[in-house]
Amino acid sequence: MTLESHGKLLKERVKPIDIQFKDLSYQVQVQKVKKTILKGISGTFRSGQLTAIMGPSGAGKSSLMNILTGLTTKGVNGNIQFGDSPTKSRKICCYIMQDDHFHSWFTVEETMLLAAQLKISNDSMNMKEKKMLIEHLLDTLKLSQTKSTRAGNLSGGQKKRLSIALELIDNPAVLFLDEPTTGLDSSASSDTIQLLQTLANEGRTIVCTIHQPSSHVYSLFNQIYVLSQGCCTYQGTPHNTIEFLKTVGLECPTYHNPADFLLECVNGDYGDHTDDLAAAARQPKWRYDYDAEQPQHLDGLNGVQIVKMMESKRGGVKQLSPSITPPISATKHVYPPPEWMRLWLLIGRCHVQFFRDWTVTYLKLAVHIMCAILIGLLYGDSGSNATKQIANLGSFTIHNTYLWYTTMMPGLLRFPQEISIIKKETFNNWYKLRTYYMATLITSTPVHIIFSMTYITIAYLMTDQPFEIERYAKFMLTAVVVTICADGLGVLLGTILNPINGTFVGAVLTCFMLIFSGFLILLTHMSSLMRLLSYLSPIRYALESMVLAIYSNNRGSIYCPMDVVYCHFKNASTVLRSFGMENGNFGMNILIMFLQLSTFKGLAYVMLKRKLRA
Ligand SMILES: Nc1ncnc2c1ncn2[C@@H]1O[C@H](COP(=O)(O)OP(=O)(O)OP(=O)(O)O)[C@@H](O)[C@H]1O
Repeated sequence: MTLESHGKLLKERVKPIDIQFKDLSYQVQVQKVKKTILKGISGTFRSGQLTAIMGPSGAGKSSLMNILTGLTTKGVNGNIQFGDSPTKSRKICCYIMQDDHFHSWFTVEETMLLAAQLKISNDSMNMKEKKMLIEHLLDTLKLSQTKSTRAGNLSGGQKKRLSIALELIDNPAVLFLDEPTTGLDSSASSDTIQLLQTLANEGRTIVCTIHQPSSHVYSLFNQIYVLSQGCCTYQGTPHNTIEFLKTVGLECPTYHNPADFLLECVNGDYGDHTDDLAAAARQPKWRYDYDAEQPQHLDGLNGVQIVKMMESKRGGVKQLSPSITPPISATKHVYPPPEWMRLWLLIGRCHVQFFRDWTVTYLKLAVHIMCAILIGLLYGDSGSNATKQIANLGSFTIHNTYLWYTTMMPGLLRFPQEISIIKKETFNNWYKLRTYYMATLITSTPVHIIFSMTYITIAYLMTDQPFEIERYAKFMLTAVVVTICADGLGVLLGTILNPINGTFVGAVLTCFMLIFSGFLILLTHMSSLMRLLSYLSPIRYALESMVLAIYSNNRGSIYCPMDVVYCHFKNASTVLRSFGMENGNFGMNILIMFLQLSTFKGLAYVMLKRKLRA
């Protein structure tokens, strides 16, 4: 089957969905005062049409879009209907946000392929068909030349087209775009709107917000919906704009861009005409272009009659440009893959990302090795020399603090960096948040294990700790658990605070955890209240676990050099007693750290979910 025939088949598959909203109002709470953003507006965005939402800055364009897509639900009143049935908008809409967010480590082709895998099950379409579909979309959206370019290196216009291509993969019936031309030059803007027009011609409902379009771009839209001061001040075709404004006494100067003049009028540059414009905009006749004879036919007809007549005249959707519809069989239903398959795909994506970003892999590993060697050289034989046992405990504290800090800080930045991508992808039903979160947990945990094991093995050997497999294993387990716990806290702080505040709070918390660890001030020297606080510090449990791993379980006497008269810490039990850890329980400490890390990771998920809803 050729691309063209595939395209033709699928064209019929786009289910036409009109969006109707009635008496839509939206209020927000601003310092205990309710502010009305949208004041009972009504309108219809038809399938097969490209609609522009225009208006002055702060008029409520993005608010309207967020409400229609289902992104905003709080404070909204009124009726919204998608097609014949009151379907939940989120399920059928695609929302292309103003900024284009991609994983910059992937090429355009890889990004498209992964999106296709995440959106379409293998039963609906095999790999060959998916590749064909991608080829077709890239070709039509003029992205074929950039197939091997990393998404982060694309130009603004190419990024926008990639965003559109990604959402076209599963052929959505309704597409919302927030300011798709912002940041583009006039030619790229015109190309983008032309592309949207072609998509609309295939039966989709396409709605976008736009600021100051050129007269050419303005004429490419089928419908214009103007908002000012929360009211609809025009709903009609671009062609009718001048005529419409005339009815309220606003004469557009010759050679003036009608879009500019319309915006100047609603901006109040020629006086406040908001009420007159809102009243005139209710007439349905502006929504249809009619020829010179028709006004006489329209005389004496009411709104409903005009709408019916024009509807019958409108007939089918015109096909102006070549089909953009993906080349997949219309006879097949396209289903999303099961969530476990998406999990698998996301794990793959996280892995590739991890290995391509050398700063989080090779650089971090090299730094871990260098620091372990440096600390090993600094503490020397502290593990086997009875005169250096205080220093030995100091080295354990350093290990914990080092692993804690170097893991918590990157964890803190992980989600803030990715939140826009997650928001876009979860909103457009690429996967569920819990699937993504699980994938990050599954991929990050082995990395933490490998990094902490590398660091601790070098440090363990260089500081001459007991050469016993059980002690080494317990020491290592502690290091691994404290590292994963640090990642949990970092991720949690990253979901609550912005990176600057998170870094500050994270550093302060680490300082206190260190103070309460039981080395800088002994646990036995703390007041009972302070000792209670120490139970909150994961570093306290980690230090105690490391001390128990090395000194408990009947460790023999520690070597005391011949030239030293008295070695206080010759017996391991003396070390345990002196630091108030003789009653410590290794298993319990590990369990508590597990509980702490589970709490951090669980709370981080809840906070992330809340953040995405906000
Ligand atoms: N959650 C909110 N809390 C307080 N005010 C809000 C909230 N959401 C929107 N607003 C206010 O509502 C008004 C409309 O905002 P909106 O972002 O919809 O405008 P806009 O027309 O898209 O503007 P622009 O073209 O500048 O993007 C603005 O005055 C904005 O400050």
